[in-house]
Amino acid sequence: MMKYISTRGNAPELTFEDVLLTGLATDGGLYVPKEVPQFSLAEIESWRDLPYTELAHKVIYPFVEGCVDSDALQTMINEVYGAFGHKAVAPLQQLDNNEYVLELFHGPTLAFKDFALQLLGRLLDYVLERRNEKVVIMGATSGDTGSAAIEGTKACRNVDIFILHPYGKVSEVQRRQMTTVVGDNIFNIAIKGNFDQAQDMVKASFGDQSFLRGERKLVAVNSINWARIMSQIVYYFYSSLNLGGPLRPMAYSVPTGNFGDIFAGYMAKKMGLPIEQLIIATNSNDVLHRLMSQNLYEVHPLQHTITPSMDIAVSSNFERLLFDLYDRDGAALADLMAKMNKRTESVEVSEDKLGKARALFDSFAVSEDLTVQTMQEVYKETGYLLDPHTAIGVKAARECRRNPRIPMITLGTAHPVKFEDAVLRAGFDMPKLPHHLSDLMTREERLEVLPADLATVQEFIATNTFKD
Ligand SMILES: Cc1ncc(COP(=O)(O)O)c(C=O)c1O
Ligand SMILES: N[C@@H](CCOP(=O)(O)O)C(=O)O
Repeated sequence: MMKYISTRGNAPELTFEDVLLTGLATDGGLYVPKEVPQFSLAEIESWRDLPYTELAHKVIYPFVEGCVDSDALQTMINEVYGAFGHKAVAPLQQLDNNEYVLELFHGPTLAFKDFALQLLGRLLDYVLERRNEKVVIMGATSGDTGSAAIEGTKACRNVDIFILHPYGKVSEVQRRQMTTVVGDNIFNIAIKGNFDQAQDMVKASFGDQSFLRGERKLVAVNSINWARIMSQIVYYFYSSLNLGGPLRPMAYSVPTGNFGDIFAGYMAKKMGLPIEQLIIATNSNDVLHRLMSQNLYEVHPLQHTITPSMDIAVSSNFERLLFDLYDRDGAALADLMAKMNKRTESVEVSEDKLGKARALFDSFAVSEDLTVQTMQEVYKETGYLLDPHTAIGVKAARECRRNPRIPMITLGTAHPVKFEDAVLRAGFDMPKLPHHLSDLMTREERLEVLPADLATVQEFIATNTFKD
């Protein structure tokens, strides 16, 4: 059975089931698999003709084995991805010779988050029914995680879900996708602050859950929850196999905020998939690009951009990569994270450790003007409208590509219909919302606006959790 350990080395080892029901480890770290499942090239190659659903089972099962029955997992996967709006689930769109976009926006909320959060909802139901437990989900969103989490768990009988988003700083479609979902167990909190403050409140609440009076546990839907990363690994395998992998390597460019999606690519490589290059593509909230290029970790004030989902200054999952760069030395990492989490001074990572990251990762930061220009450029070349986050990925791919003979795949993380400001600024008409969302703009909204104050937010959660 797979065991999970904390990146800071001072928390109990857990099974998948407990990791699913946990946010942060008790030492403040993030859980990662103790041993990474390995697949040989021959085994990966034998999966070449599998549909997405069967491939997903091959990749995910080793992470859940012993906790989730194999047939039950396949049933959940079939239900989740069978309901996506494209039969291929994650189709590739070709832009140029050896240049592709992997469309990850055919799920119900039109962003890549559906891949993991639809499955996470099913897994929670499965585990909570068996344990006869109720939990409280608390999550922070810069726009996409929130709606995908609500959509993925709205039918779960044993959860109340509280999603914090930064007031006025997500797009209208994103906000409405969260605030118009009807359900007594769904609560949207717009905090008067930014995403980092929301994420900090979520992490602080995981650290001290006494506001829930010991009666309920908190569960995470952000990518601090390993179940998120696990499901996102699958599409790296799927896209590679569709383009001749694993017999030829691939390169990926990943629009990055919390470093979850690109960490999933790094995991795919560790599991045996030949990946030659991973590109960290950021907007002007570019802490990771500055770290990679200048070896200086310095948190700057958060900027509000036309790519709101990537408006993140403190990138949670980078800790999982640092854990590997520090040879899985939890104590060393705990020291480093203590410095980084102060956020008031710059921190240097040892050149030797960063050198290991630079062998695989490149990075590029894309301004708003360049984002818009890339949307225009790609449309002119191909007639294909990119969402602005994906445009950041495409621009970074074009700037950082190491070898044009290797297919370069940019993760298409969202549908452009979610981002009116960017689409209009680039001079395009807004695409139509898909049928299931066609009345989104007239549905009734429900949300609570609160100050960015931990005690107030926790009081709101406790009151609404125990109201009956
Ligand atoms: C559309 C979109 N693109 C990119 C990202 C960045 O992904 P990650 O936070 O996993 O780096 C997000 C949010 O996380 C997103 O919603
Ligand atoms: N971009 C995300 C922010 C949260 O990131 P997560 O992947 O850790 O959930 C969003 O759109 O909410």
